[in-house]
Amino acid sequence: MSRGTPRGERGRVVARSGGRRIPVVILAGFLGSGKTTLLNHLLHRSGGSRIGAVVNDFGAIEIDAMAVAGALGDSTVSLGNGCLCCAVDGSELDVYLERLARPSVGIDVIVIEASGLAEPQELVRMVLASEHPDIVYGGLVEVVDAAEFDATRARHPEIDRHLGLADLVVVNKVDRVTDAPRVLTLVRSLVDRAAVVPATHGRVDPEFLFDCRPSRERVGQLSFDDLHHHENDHTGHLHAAYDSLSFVSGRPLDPRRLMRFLDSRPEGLYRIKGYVDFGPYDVRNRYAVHAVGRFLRFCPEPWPAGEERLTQLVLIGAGIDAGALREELEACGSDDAPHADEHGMWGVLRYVRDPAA
Ligand SMILES: Nc1nc2c(ncn2[C@@H]2O[C@H](COP(=O)(O)OP(=O)(O)OP(=O)(O)O)[C@@H](O)[C@H]2O)c(=O)[nH]1
Repeated sequence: MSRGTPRGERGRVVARSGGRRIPVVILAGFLGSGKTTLLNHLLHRSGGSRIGAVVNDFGAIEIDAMAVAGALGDSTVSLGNGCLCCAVDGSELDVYLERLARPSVGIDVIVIEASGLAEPQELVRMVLASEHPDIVYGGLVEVVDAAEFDATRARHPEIDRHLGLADLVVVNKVDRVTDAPRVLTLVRSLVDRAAVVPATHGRVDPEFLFDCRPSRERVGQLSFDDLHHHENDHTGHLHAAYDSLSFVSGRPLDPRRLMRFLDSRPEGLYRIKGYVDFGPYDVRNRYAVHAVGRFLRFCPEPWPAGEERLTQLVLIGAGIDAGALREELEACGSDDAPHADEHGMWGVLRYVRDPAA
């Protein structure tokens, strides 16, 4: 999946006692591409979700939104030296993450805004190396300036490598170009299955980066209704450009078939989330699935007592053929074999950081 990150290392079991692990999303991009603008947009548009941010410079962050997103002081860590890459090692990052991940802070997602000159691969490595038990790497978002893209590539050829590592690429400032389709096609040719979304002023759907809390809070886990209802809910106008499909099936899925489906998922399918029932392959757990672009993570969690065993997925994308995707998912249903072959889950478990946890 990634040249820089071992495939199997990209997900961890999302289970701390009594709650989920907090995803850590890395927001990278060259100087002035619009990272801070995008972060501010997230802070304003994340509904009930609380965002903790690791930023380089307080100055440009809209403190009001930050205060809404989380208690200021606890939820924000400014790096004095201005570059996270200069943090001595992963343990230093752990100090910041530890502060943000304290249960009392109530953070749902941590966004690390890299300095414009940071090496994203290094940041990804640092998050993956973190020993913190309550966090999980949540993917790399690369912001590019559509208007400066050719010039940036000429000055910084390494941008091609950065794009190759990204899980989601936001092609920002499309308002400043007349040839957005050309830039988008070029960017798509440089990514490795990342979702590529055009944006103005960083206005992307926060759901592409993390699971937002529904606006109406619930006690306990999100239900499927919450997941799907939310798609059409408070971020409505952003969804106008996207198609979504919900898939519900009482027939367990075959893990090998599902992995084949996921490995060949179409470019425009930006987001997949929900739960999968693998039937006899794991009778105790359902598998929460979370995919953004090419980023994929499975998190096994015990079936709640009395819960009907269903696979429930929401797929969101642009220009996707919902009917064809539904048929493909239906074809992932397992044959009625009473026993699972013992290696069947290997493909799935590569996307679970620590299957034993
Ligand atoms: N026209 C236009 N301007 C934008 C857009 N997005 C951001 N900007 C402007 O671009 C400038 C840089 O945006 P920032 O969000 O500060 O970029 P950054 O990547 O955080 O910058 P560094 O922290 O310096 O790397 C600001 O003046 C923004 O207002 C956009 O979509 N269109």
